[in-house]
Amino acid sequence: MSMNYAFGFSLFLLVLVALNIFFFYTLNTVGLKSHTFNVPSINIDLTPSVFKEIYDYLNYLPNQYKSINSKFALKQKNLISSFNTTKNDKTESIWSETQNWISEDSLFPHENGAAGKILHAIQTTQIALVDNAPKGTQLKLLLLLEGKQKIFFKPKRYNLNHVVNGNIYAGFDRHNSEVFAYYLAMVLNFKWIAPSIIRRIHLHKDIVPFATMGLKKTMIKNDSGSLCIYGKCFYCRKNETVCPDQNGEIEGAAILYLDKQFKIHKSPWRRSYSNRKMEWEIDNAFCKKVKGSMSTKLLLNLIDVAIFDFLIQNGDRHRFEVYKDQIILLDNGKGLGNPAVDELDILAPLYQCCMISPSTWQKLEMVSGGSLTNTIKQLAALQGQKLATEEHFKAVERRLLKVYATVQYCIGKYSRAKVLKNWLA
Ligand SMILES: Nc1ncnc2c1ncn2[C@@H]1O[C@H](COP(=O)(O)OP(=O)(O)OP(=O)(O)O)[C@@H](O)[C@H]1O
Ligand SMILES: [Mn+2]
Repeated sequence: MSMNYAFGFSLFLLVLVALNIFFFYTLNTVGLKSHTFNVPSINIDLTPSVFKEIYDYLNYLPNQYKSINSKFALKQKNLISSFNTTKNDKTESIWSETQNWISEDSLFPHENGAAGKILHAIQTTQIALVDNAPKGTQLKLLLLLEGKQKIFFKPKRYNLNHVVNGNIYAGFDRHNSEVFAYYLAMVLNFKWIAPSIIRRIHLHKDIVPFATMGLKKTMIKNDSGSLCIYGKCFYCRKNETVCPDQNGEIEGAAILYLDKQFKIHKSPWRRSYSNRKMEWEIDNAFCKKVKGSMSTKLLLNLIDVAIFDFLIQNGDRHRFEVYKDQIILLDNGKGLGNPAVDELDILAPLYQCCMISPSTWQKLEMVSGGSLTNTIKQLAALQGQKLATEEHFKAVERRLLKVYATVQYCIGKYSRAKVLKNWLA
């Protein structure tokens, strides 16, 4: 009898719980259903129509953008001569210059061959200590050079002719992209970037004797007995090591470390790294919101950066560092992935805001007709280096035409006076 009673009571409880679950479930789903039925979808992707309009302008681009601008010759000559020095005075004096220099328009000095001297010092100064770099998601080393200068070393992961397929931020960082970006910035007169150069370091002569215990712990022998580094970072894996070449050397981008406090901002035009679309991808009036939240000066600076990133196809500028009210172009390793692809949406800050600083536009107009990549080639050749395949150089020129077309599209839509915007105005 008592068994029957207990059974009956449990059954009653079970039914009660089931009823409760049903009650709450219907409450929630009814709410959800009415939401989707009543609210019209706002997921309208307007971007392709902008692309079409920009491509229309590309087809009718004035000839001046396809030929050399004679105004650039003198600038080019001065730029090349500032890099055309390799003799250093004392390295210490170079480092005191890099550590103390900061002017209104430049992070480092470029006059009288200073730029070349800095690169030479980064490339040749004896290493005093090597450790895993503490920041970021990609394998990189922190070198301490004699004279106490810190350097980030991003190792080579691909040959120059390797094509990275997949989404815009796919693959490892490209060490050549860092150095290419530095010269590109120099040609465009974007002087807020860390000097960077290709350096080869010998594993057993330059790394092992100066490696910290922490770094030694992240070294491993591969199948052919070579000592390799897997490093310490978010994406570092024991089966994705960096190994020396047949000369025992590891090639990489040696980037001057800027030991300063930066303000870090999330980019309003960052990607979601998933299938979810970001606000800027669905709302073509997105720039209005950004204008309300940052100064015109910073926004124009961000548009400069977008043009820079579009030229090298870096779609990974998820955040940016600001120092003394200027964006510093740090982390340029995700460029030069696939020369056959131009992701126009990297230019979203430009075509959504339709403004550009007059000085940037003037510089862009000056480097037409092949001058841009021709100068990068000449600067790299001074250090005996080739930074990209011909396909990549051609791609950068092709993208430059698209930048011209995008600005023409904006001028056509809003007038020249409105597009060429001075941040003081
Ligand atoms: N040359 C530099 N001088 C000083 N700090 C730097 C320099 N380069 C990068 N940093 C700092 O280190 C952080 C990580 O560097 P970087 O972005 O190049 O690495 P990453 O592995 O590509 O990281 P992520 O995957 O987050 O982009 C940067 O956000 C920046 O704050
Ligand atoms: Mn990165």
